[in-house]
Amino acid sequence: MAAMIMVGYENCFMLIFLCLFSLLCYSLFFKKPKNGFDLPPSPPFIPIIGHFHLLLSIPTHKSLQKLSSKYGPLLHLRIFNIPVVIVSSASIAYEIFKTQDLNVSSRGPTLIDDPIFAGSSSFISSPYGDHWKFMKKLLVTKLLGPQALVRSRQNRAYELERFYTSLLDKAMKEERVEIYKDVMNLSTKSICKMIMGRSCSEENGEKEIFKNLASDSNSLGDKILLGNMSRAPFRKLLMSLFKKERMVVSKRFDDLFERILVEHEEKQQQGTDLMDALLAAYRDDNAVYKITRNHIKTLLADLLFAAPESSAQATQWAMAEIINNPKIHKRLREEIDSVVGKTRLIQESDVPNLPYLQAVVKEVLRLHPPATLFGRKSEAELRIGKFYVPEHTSVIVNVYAVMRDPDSWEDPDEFKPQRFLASSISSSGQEDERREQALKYLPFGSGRRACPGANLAYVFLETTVGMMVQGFNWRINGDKVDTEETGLGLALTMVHPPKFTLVVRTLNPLTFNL
Ligand code: HEM
Repeated sequence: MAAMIMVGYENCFMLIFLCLFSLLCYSLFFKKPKNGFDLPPSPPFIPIIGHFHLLLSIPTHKSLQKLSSKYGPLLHLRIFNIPVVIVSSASIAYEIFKTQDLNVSSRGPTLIDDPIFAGSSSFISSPYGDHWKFMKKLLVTKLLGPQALVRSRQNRAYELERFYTSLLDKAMKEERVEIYKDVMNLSTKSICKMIMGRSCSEENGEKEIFKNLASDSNSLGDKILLGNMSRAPFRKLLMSLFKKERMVVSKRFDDLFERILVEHEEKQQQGTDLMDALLAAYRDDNAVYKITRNHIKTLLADLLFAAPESSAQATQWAMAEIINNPKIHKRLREEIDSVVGKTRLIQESDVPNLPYLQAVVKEVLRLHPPATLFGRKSEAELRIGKFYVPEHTSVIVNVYAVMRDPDSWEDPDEFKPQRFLASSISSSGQEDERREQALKYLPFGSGRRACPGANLAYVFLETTVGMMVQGFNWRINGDKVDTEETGLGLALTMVHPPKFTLVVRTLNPLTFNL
């Protein structure tokens, strides 16, 4: 027992010594003012791991929000050896994206970059440069720009109708509905069809392959994140421990996408979808920018694994808020009934005439942003107010905190769609004022690297939520949906995803628009 106490004291002295030593190093090396500018404030840290422990407190976005309310909206942290700056207010986000967007237009090596696993050729993590510009142009013209979205409307309408039919079926059989799972399936099928003209989910057992790969790569992503955040010798060790797993998951990705590519190549007839354009660019020896097969595969992985997840989470949050707020539910349903009627299913061309539905979706993304944090890298030193951020620092925007910033939003924690109705938004004001207003709403990020899928996400959410409200009454056990949040890292998820039973609203099924 005495020996144990002795060891305890020794450890204690050692810890105190390390803390004081680290504090000294910190004030000597990191806290030095530069040309009158200081580094942003930093909370106390632990030797070696720095502020890593602060990120482990779940949900991450909330613990960072709490820190920023104590230390300020611009924080400087050190995660092991990686310097990170956290932005938590609308005014700081405005300062960065208004004048310094180009300097934060790369993500740099993201924390889950791994040459074996995702490869360094992923579009999302590629630096701002020729590769990114070439792929972005293809993405906009072939998949996500306004004209491309009009061309692919029929595909989405077809999948929405099939989804409606499957919900009808579940209602008849009194089967429970888990919105997240069902909508994940719907959005994967829709995006697949838009990219390559067919649904990935149903053919060749791909539905299961996609599901398993998504969950395996999520858990591997966490391990790679841990490895990349560690100091050099530990990083090497951790990465070699996961090497086999990284190679196995990477091979499964490669096999899946190679099969999809070969199948598309064998189709013979040249189409106009994104996949055709990517394969044509790959085969073109005189292309302005030469892409590899691996570039195509990692882009497919970016689109097929990240996008459906965000849309499914957002739909689940939307239905939870609608069910928990009967007055909002009633107003939404009245709007849909009066514009669309009770006989045919809602379609994308109805959305411009449904301002309240649009406001509900916007408010869901404000209060429950599916991506709570997004990351960039400073390519040059940034000056923000009286602070400076050194070159090559990770800049993480806490979207969740920015969109609940009480200095920018009235009643920030309340679900109030009416704040997004035209009557509540001031249309007067200078250009600067309007940009400042836009930069407090960041569910899709901002600037050059903002989400190119925002328009698709809006129509997808508006029609899916619209159909669910138009077609069914949603019942749960208990009075309210439990909206307790969780999330490690980027994603905002529910601790208790609700299970609903459905009652069909109309006597006859709604007719289709095709
Ligand atoms: C509710 C749904 C969605 C949300 C909340 C969301 C959110 C985001 C956010 C916050 C970013 C980072 C932006 C930044 O750094 O400024 C992003 C990037 C991206 N998103 Fe989305 N997204 C959604 C749906 C989609 C869809 C449907 C697609 C495409 C099918 C898509 C494709 C992408 C791509 C390719 C990037 C990387 C852009 C780049 O690095 O240049 N997202 N998204």
